[in-house]
Amino acid sequence: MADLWQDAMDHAVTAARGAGRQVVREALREDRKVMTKSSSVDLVTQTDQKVEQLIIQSVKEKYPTHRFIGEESVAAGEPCVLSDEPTWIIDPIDGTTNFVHGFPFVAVSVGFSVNRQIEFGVVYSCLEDKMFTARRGRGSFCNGQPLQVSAQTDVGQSVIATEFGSNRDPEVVDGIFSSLRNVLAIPVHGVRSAGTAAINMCLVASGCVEAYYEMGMHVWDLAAASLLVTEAGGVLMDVEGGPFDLMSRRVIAANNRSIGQRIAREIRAYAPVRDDAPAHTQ
Ligand SMILES: O=P(O)(O)OC(CO)CO
Ligand SMILES: [Mg+2]
Ligand SMILES: [Mg+2]
Repeated sequence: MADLWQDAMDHAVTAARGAGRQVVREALREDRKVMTKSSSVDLVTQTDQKVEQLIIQSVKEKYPTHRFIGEESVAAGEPCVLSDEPTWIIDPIDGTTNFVHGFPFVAVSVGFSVNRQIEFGVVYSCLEDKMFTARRGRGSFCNGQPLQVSAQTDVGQSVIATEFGSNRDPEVVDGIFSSLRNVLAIPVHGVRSAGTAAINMCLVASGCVEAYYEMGMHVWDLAAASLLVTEAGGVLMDVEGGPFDLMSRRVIAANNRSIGQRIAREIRAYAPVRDDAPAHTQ
C-alpha cells in the first residue's frame, strides 16, 4: 500500500538535515547571541528562531493547509494546539544550552501528527551527523540502519537517562534530586544526561540506555522521538506509570514495561502546567 505521508517524511528529513548542517553547525563556528525566555536559564538564540522559520516556510510552500506547533512560535505567542489536522511539531534546536556552550549533542526535531497520533518522527543529531527516523508501523532507523531497544530485563543492570530542566523552583529541584537519589539507589549501573530530550529518547531507541524519564519538557521535545522509541520496540508511559499523554510534559520512555514501571515507583512526580492549558492554546 502506498504510504500516504512518505512525501512529507522525506521533506522533514531533507529540511532537518539541511538546517542542521547548514545553519546549526555553521552557527557553532560563530559567536552566539544568547537570549532568555521563561527564566535566566531558559535559553534561546537567533539560530533557534531561524531554523524554525526555515522549516515552517518550506513546509508551508508544500503543504499550505497543514498546522504547526513550533517551540519558538509558541514562545512568540502562537497557540499550542494539537488537533486532528495534520500538524508539524517542531523543536528547531533541542539542546539549546548545549548549543550555546558547544556541548556536542544538539538536535533538530520534527514530528508529524494526524488525528493526534504521531505518523513520523525525524531527529537529526547535528554534530554526530545521525539521522534518526521513524514511521508509524515501519520501524525506527539511524542513518538507515534499523534500531532496537535493549533486551535488558534487570533494572539493576540498566543505564537511565534524565535531565535537570530549567525550573529552579527549590521544590521542583528537591523533587528532581529525590527521584535521582531513588533511581541511583536501586542501584542502577548509571545515570546520564545528554542535554536533549530527543537524543535521550533516541538513545533508548538505540538500545544503549534502558529508560529515560523527565518532567517539565514540552510536546516539541517529545513528539518525534516518542515514535522512535515505540517503533524500536520500547514503551512510553506517564511518570506515575499510567498512559503517556503527549501534552502532559511528563514521560518515561523505556525498553520494556517492567523497567518503566520500576522507574515510575522511584519518581517524585509533579504536574507542570500542561502544553494544552488555556494560556498556551488561545
Ligand atoms: O533545548 P530545548 O529545546 O529548550 O529543550 C530542552 C528541554 O526543554 C532539552 O530537551
Ligand atoms: Mg527542546
Ligand atoms: Mg528547542
